[in-house]
Order: sequence, then C-alpha cells, then structure tokens
Amino acid sequence: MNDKIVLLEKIHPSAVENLQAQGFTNIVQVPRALAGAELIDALSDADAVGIRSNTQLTADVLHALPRLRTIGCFCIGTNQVDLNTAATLGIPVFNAPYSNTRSVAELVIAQAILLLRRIPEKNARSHRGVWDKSATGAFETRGKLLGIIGYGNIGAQVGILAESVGMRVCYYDPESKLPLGNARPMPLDELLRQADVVTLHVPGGASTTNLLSAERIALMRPSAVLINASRGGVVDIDALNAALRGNRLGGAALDVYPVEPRSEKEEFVSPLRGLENVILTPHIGGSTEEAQENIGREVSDKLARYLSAGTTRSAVNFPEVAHQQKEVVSRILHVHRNEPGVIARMNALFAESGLNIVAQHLQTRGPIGYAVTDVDAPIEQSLMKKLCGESAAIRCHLV
Ligand SMILES: NC(=O)C1=CN([C@@H]2O[C@H](COP(=O)(O)OP(=O)(O)OC[C@H]3O[C@@H](n4cnc5c(N)ncnc54)[C@H](O)[C@@H]3O)[C@@H](O)[C@H]2O)C=CC1
Ligand SMILES: O=C(O)CCC(=O)C(=O)O
Repeated sequence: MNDKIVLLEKIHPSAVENLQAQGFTNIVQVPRALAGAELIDALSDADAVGIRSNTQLTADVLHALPRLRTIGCFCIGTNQVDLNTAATLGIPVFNAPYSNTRSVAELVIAQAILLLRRIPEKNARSHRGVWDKSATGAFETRGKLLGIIGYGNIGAQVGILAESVGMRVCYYDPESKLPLGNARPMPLDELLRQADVVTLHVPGGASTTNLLSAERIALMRPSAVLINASRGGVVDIDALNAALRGNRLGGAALDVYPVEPRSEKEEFVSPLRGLENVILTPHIGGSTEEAQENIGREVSDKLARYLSAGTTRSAVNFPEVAHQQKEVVSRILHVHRNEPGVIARMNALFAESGLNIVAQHLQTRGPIGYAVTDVDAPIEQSLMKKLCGESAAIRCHLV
C-alpha cells in the first residue's frame, strides 16, 4: 500500500514490522519529537502519523496538514493532540489505552517504597562516600495510607499492588468508581491531609492543570511524599519546589514535567534538579520492553485498519464504525457534518451513477458523521468529486 506513515519519537520496531506485514512499505521514522515548521514539513505528505507524548499536534499544526488522514498516539495520553480540531477535520485519533498501565503501576509502587525508606538521599550520600546508616525518617510501607488521585486504569492497579505490600488505600475521583480490594473513596482535601503517599493518575489538559496547587500541597503532611507519573502540568512545580526546599514535604518522585526535552540531545531543565529527596525520571513510566512492544503492535494495527478499511473502532475522538475487512470492489469513507439529509444526498449520487450499495454503516458523534459505504463496482473520479463536494462533506476517501 502506498499510504505514507511517519513515525516520530522512537516508536518500538514492532510497529514497523506490523505495518510492513500488512503491506505498508512507505514508512518514515524520526527518532525524536518535532515541532513548528520542522513538524509540518515532515508531515506535509503523510497520510498517517504516529507520535508518543511529546509531539504537540495543535489546531494550527493540524490545519496545516490537509493530507493527514489519521493519528496514532503510541501511548495512553492524548492531551498532546487537539482532539476536537482533529475530529472536525475528519481525522480519527487512536491510542493504546491499557498496554503500559502495569508498567506505570509497578514504577509507582517502587517509588513509594524508595521514598518512604529515604533511599534517594542514602544513595546520593553513598555515592559521595558518606556511610549514613541511620533509620531516622525511614519507614515501612506496611500500614501506611496511599492516596490515589484519579482512580482509572492505572490508579486502580496501583491500589491493588499497594495492598499487596500492606498499604491502606484511599482514592479521589470525580466519577463514581468501583473500589477494588479494600480501597475507599475520600474527598480530595481529606485524602491530601491524611495520606502518607499521594500519587496522581489523572489525564492531562485544562481540567487538571495545577490540580495539585500550592494550597493543596500545603494540606499534605510534612512527612508525606508525592508521586506524579501522570502529566507535568498537573502539579504546580514551583509550589512543589518551595515545599520541598522548605522541608514541608518528605520527598517526591516525578516522571513528567511541564516542559520535557524533545530528544536525548536536549538538556533536561527543572527547578527540582539537585534535591536529594526527589527521584527524577525521564518520562519512562510506560517505557518497558513489554509495554512498548505491545503498544507498537496495537496502535499500528489501528492505523492500518483505518487506512485499509476505514475502521474507527476505539478511536478517541470519532464516530466508531467497526467495519469488516474490505471484500468489495470499492469502499467510500465519508466524513461529514452531522446534519439532516447527508446520507440521502450521498445515496442519490450513488443511484445516479447506477451503483448498487452492498453495505452502508453510519455513526455520528456530536457534530461529526462518518459513513462507510461498500459498492460492488469501481468508482469513477467524477463521482468521488461529487461525494467530496457534497455540501456537508468534510472529507472523503476511497479505500
Ligand atoms: N508516565 C507515563 O509514562 C505514563 C503516564 N500516563 C498518564 O496517566 C494518565 C492516567 O492513565 P489511565 O489511568 O490509564 O487513565 P484513565 O482514563 O483510565 O483514568 C484517569 C482517571 O482520572 C480521573 N480524573 C479525571 N479528572 C480528575 C480530577 N480532576 N481529579 C481526580 N480524578 C480525575 C478519571 O475519572 C479517571 O478515572 C494518562 O492520561 C496519562 O496522561 C499514562 C501512561 C504512561
Ligand atoms: O511512552 C511515552 O512516550 C508516553 C507514555 C505516556 O505518558 C502515556 O502513555 O500517556
């Protein structure tokens, strides 16, 4: 297949292997995130792009890419993509909602244990030749209270693992959630006042920016530790820095930052650098061999199915049409504004051309409608022109 697929940010080789096995040969790989003109240039003739968490596909970038048909986020978070703009431009966005959840949960439990035992400080001192064998301020996790903010796929797994090392678990989530194990829901401020370890597992975006504000950090116990493996903007980093430097918090582990380097060549800048009671990791919560290999395969499958058959099942921003593989001569993917009469007008165009519809699937989501139509005959360019020029059409393709 001739579709051009650009994969940024060192996506696992399983993605390329999988795409090639499905007949896609025009694949370009870039081992880092891109931005601005460089990003637009790299994607100007791409049919599909694969990114991880760093590449920002903003409204401006998406408007500058009229050829782009679909986006694969080879991760869970999709806050780096303007999902509404993508939908209104007729671009379905896919992700891998479960593949790296276990990896993040395991890291968080490790960090909780290390922070409560003061290992980051003891490690740093040992490297400097200092033999600090003191037990002061070092605690077992057994019996301590873990407060989980965001009790979704990752948060709930962290809770289960925490109970297996003897922690008590409470959580805050604005949605009603099934508590697993002995976890119990708790109002946010109460959780912050009581927990020995607070861990964040919320999506990024406007609604969670500075969720952990200076005021909320001030509610935490001076001995408590904070873990953030969600998104950098969720914590007021200057307030956290002030609390740590003022000994108003026991320690922290951060995997995500308000600004992250786009490649290994760029310097990582953070006010928290140099603090010995802080674990800083380079956004590797989901970076395990297992997770990355699975993500590579899962998201590349979703891109391949959309490009070859128009399937939008599990798209995060788009009407879902779970269509069978194409077994007919022509399949037309028609994205349009969701308004009365579109299908009637489309079908009139098929009838005028003497084409018999074999199957047709329509789904809508908010302002967007998506129709997949199979016909058992070749489609003339002139008909495609009319379908694409239909008054409510956003875009249409023949696959
Ligand atoms: N560090 C890393 O490498 C990784 C980071 N992540 C981040 O973790 C986030 C969470 O992942 P999942 O658990 O899979 O997502 P999820 O969607 O299953 O769970 C998110 C939970 O947060 C809750 N939530 C939303 N707003 C909230 C608020 N204001 N306060 C409290 N809870 C709120 C939601 O109701 C939901 O239950 C992802 O969106 C991503 O940003 C995910 C994977 C790897
Ligand atoms: O592995 C990555 O690049 C990003 C992981 C992440 O943050 C996610 O899955 O949302």
